[in-house]
Amino acid sequence: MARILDGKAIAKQVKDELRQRVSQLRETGLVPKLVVVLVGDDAASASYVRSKSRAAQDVGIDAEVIQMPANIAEDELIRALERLNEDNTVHAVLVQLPLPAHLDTDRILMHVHPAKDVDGFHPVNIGRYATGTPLLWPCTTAGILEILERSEIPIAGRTAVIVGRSRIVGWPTAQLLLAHNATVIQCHRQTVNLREYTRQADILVAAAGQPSLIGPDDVKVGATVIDVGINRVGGHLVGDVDFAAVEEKAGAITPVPGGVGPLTVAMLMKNTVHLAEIHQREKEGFR
Ligand SMILES: Nc1nc(=O)c2c([nH]1)NC[C@@H]1CN(c3ccc(C(=O)N[C@@H](CCC(=O)O)C(=O)O)cc3)C=[N+]21
Repeated sequence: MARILDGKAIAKQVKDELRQRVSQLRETGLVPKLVVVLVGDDAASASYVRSKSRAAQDVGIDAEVIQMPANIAEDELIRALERLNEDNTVHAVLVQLPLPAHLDTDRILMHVHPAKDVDGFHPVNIGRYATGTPLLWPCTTAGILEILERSEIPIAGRTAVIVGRSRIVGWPTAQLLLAHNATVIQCHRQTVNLREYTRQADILVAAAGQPSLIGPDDVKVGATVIDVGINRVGGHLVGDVDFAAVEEKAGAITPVPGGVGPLTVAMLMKNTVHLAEIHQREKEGFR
């Protein structure tokens, strides 16, 4: 029976620490501010954005949600982002994904200033972590590290297998684990005989968005299994891992819900505070 890695409890620890840090910053007159740009009226996106606002309020971060119509023109959205870039009270900007299909996501993400790019999706920030000088890590990836470290699961020298290569999760997570000296295998849609790789994993990260992708025959006895999937099946939430069966074999496992998801939100708050502190330091440097 695996140890269940309680993401909700770890996220609470992270937020408790942040609340302290934010209250100290507020005493110096700095109020960290996050702006979430939400385009359209997708119900799942709206629900994520609500939990982000709630977390911000919980730790003392000022959060504003800018809601835009689904049919907004690309240039108008870009102009709105540029205004946020120029607004000195705003430290962090997040464009909620996915965007409506008529919008060019890559082009839009380039218009979030790298110093305010709380998701770490701007090419400059991808370049920074790819070259070993990260400004920050994308929230879900940062959350995975937080779970591993606070659960005292060693990374260096271990074999980490990541299933998925998205910009949001799979690719940055591979880079992070590599930076922490894991031996990294990155699998994806065209991987032939996936099981041959996942069975080697000491740390298995499932980030493919496919229910029941990982079953008990896909994991090594004692492995740590991190389930990043969020799939709505028959009105409830499941990950990419067949939890009940894999739990018998793994050494440690994150549930869905209550695993990585809560950390993603907590790390968004941590990244926001980090960007606010850098902003403050640079302002002082130029005095
Ligand atoms: N620019 C951008 N940055 C993101 O970080 C981003 C995004 N767009 N678009 C959507 C995905 C998804 N995402 C989640 C956040 C919290 C939970 C979460 O808190 N999940 C809870 C349950 C939530 C529920 O019950 O629906 C859990 O797993 O326990 C899940 C998923 C952030 N994303």
